[in-house]
Amino acid sequence: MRASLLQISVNPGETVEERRERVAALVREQSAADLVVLPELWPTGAFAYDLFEEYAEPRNGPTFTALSAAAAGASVWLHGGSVVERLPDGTLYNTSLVIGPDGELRAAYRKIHRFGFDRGEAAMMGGGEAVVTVRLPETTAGLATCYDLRFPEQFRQLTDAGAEVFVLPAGWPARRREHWTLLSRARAVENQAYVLACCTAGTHGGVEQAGHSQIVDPWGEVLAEAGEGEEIITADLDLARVAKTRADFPVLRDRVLGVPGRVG
Ligand SMILES: NC(=O)CCC(=O)C(=O)O
Repeated sequence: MRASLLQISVNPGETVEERRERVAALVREQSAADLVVLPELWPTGAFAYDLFEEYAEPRNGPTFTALSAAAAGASVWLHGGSVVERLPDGTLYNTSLVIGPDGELRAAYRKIHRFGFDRGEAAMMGGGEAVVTVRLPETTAGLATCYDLRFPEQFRQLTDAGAEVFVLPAGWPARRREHWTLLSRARAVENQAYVLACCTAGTHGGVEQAGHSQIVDPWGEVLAEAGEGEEIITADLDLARVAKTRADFPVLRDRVLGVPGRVG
């Protein structure tokens, strides 16, 4: 499975409408990929809180419409990063949309762990309540978003639900870049799974972004890593390596805590 991560630059000099059009055109060019991944909240920027209300949309809103046509045009699976989703009652969520090569919505995931310590996203948005996996043609992907990366129990639940690949859109600040790259590798190693970690570049809401999107294999090796600017990284995932790594070095089999019939 060929995965391409689009590390989109999100800056205030470009309007949301312009960026939407530009990103949809970029997705259309990725027909050589099987799976294309976008970052967290790329239409507005994850830290541009002042834009959240104005650009909140329903699941079938303008971002989905543009991405659905682009995915179908390129005939690729598309993890559309995330959008600010607004429910009819006004509640906002940070919601990831996964679209099939036919342009249909195949999965939606509402970010469970909201960032901001009672401010920003944590104050403005509701939190998701369900872990979500999605069946891709050759594998099962587990969905998580940015700050979720700091909560290993979510990734373990996704592993238990069959995930072999974690897809992780993010808007992670440059200030904590080492945490971003380290934790992405840690989640790969501890779950013996691929990690597709796709961050934004640029500066929005006054927060410089980390970039350094990565594709990490189940042994923790980095197959591709972006720099700091807008960039596309691609790698071919050998999905048989997940089962092989888990069989050759069967750490998951030795779990004790949280396993029915064992301690904890
Ligand atoms: N958008 C986010 O979730 C940011 C997370 C972050 O800055 C951190 O975990 O550090």
